[in-house]
Amino acid sequence: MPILEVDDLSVSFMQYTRGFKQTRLQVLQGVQLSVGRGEIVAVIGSSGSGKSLLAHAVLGILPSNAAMSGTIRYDGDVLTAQRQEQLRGREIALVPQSVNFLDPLMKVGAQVRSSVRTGDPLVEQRKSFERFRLPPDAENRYPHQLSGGMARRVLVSTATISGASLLIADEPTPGLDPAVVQETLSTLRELADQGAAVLLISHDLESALRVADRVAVLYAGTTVEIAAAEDFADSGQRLRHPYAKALWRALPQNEFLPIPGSQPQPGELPDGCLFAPRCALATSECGRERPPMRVLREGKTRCFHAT
Ligand SMILES: Nc1ncnc2c1ncn2[C@@H]1O[C@H](COP(=O)(O)OP(=O)(O)OP(=O)(O)O)[C@@H](O)[C@H]1O
Ligand code: NI
Repeated sequence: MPILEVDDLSVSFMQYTRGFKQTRLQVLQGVQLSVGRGEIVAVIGSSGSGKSLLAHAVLGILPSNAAMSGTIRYDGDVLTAQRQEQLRGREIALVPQSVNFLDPLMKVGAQVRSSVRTGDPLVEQRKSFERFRLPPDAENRYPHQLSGGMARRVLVSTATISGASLLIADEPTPGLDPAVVQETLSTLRELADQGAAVLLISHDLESALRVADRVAVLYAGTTVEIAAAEDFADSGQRLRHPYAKALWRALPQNEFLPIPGSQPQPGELPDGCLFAPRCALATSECGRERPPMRVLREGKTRCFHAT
């Protein structure tokens, strides 16, 4: 049984426009995802595709003007707001995308130590700092006294030390030097191998594939493909959705072919398939109807034409 199951998750924001008119801005729709123990699932999507909102929905930290529907199950039970609060930081840990999640008034060593659940907090914190190449004196500094890269490493350290069963890493590596990127990815792999479930959120398909078991591709707020990491190989013929194939082909080591057009913004979503305006396979049906998520060759896709 998967430890995390996200089914038909939608998130919208209430917005007040001119004249105090309320409008709903749909930012996630029909997101499907599951992560099992021992597994790393990469959530791949470009900027604005909804990756962080997905993470925040699972943790129960969406902004107060957000409305959510669909179900999120943790260990078989539907996650309620109360349960999310109990689990957050303990059973479910987040490596947040922004270093603003650090407490500005607390020395970072103490912040990391407060996440330690087993073993001696100071010993564990120092081991973790060494692992992520944080200088020993960093523990006595406040977040504003750290470089951006060091602050990111403190966030990774805090989450990976927590002993959580589910780890959600939201873009844990941007701006870090290659050795620390590798150490972060290897730590996530190690935690998964010890039984944790890991959701690795990234726009960097290439580095995510180094450690992921499966990949969920997000596009304009919806999941369009769920594939085994091995499906990202050769010319991408094992992938199902045209966008997943295009992402793979766009990598420098492959055809380096950019995808024409751009992802639609929330509030300007097409009626039919969200990818149809950029899709070479699109037919009139794709312009009219949203394709459902369907099982195809041991994966899932949201495309009428995928075979
Ligand atoms: N509080 C909010 N109110 C209204 N719209 C929001 C809010 N937060 C996020 N959005 C919109 O929701 C969409 C998804 O945002 P999200 O931060 O999840 O994207 P992302 O995939 O994490 O992008 P990035 O790679 O840049 O981090 C974006 O279009 C964003 O503008
Ligand atoms: Ni994000």
